[in-house]
Amino acid sequence: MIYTATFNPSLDYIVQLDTFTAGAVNRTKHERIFGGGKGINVSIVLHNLGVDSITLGFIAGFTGDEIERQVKSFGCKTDFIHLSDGLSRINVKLKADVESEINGQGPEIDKTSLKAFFDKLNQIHHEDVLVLAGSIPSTLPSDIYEKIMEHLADKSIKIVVDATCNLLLNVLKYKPFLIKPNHHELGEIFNTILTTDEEIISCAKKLQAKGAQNVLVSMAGDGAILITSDGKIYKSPVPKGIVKNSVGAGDSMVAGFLAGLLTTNNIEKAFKIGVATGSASAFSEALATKEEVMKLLQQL
Ligand SMILES: Nc1ncnc2c1ncn2[C@@H]1O[C@H](COP(=O)(O)OP(=O)(O)OP(=O)(O)O)[C@@H](O)[C@H]1O
Ligand SMILES: O=P(O)(O)OC[C@@]1(O)O[C@H](CO)[C@@H](O)[C@@H]1O
Repeated sequence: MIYTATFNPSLDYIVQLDTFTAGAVNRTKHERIFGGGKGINVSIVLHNLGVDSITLGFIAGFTGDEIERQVKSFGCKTDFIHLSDGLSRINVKLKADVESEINGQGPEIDKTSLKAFFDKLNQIHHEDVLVLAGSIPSTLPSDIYEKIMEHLADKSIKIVVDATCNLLLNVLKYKPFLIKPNHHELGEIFNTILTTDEEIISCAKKLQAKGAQNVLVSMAGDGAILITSDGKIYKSPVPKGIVKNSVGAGDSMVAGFLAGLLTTNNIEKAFKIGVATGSASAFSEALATKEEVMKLLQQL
């Protein structure tokens, strides 16, 4: 079974404007609202690709109820912890001449709820996959992903981590099966801006030296690079298409990669399915469907 964990789910309020002027009243051209958060997006896309998963995490208030309703309406299995206080966040994604995002803090996670989450982790067994994805509310310590991996260290579970900075760096010693930074996040870790493939590969290898098994670096419209645990390097461009909504493209890539690995047992094919799935989400208003992925895969 694949489990995804989203510590900080969100309602993504995606608004389109012709232009955005700070300090003025702006009117939208189009708006939509999707239940999201990185792990949840991974679960929705896995479901679209015909792979079952269980969505773990914390939700709160009416926003949390709506997130859960939407996730279930896709047919995903959820096992969220309902916090008694606060509200799951609403993340604003502004699409005008440039794209801007305002991501919220999220509700406070109390000690009892955190303990309940760790209890749920005990259902994860040998050969299962756990995806830890996204930010954590600021009230939690930044070693929480590390604590989870420590808790699961004696079971051979494949753990995928899609997180930034310390949240990611802290887990490397537990040898995650896959990490998926984008090239900006990878650069941030090393206090630099990465411009060439050589620079990206060199930084990705440094994260491998710290423990990551496979490193998948996404580069938005420039495609992706995968460095595998046996030292192979794959690069892929993206298929052609028109970008409609790139929110969740990275999560879709993770879902495509995992679904691909499960169905083909071939890491190069899984990589291509990951790229096609990321692009299929970027080229659609909502998250990728299997049909969209299969069509784009033919181009790679
Ligand atoms: N503009 C684009 N054109 C084509 N494909 C894209 C585009 N943007 C993203 N993708 C696809 O999605 C993958 C992941 O994108 P990206 O690098 O933006 O991830 P990310 O930063 O983790 O995204 P997010 O946080 O929004 O989920 C890319 O490798 C590519 O396959
Ligand atoms: O604030 P985080 O947890 O880093 O990212 C949250 C988020 O931007 O990630 C998803 C896209 O990847 C969105 O559904 C969601 O709003």
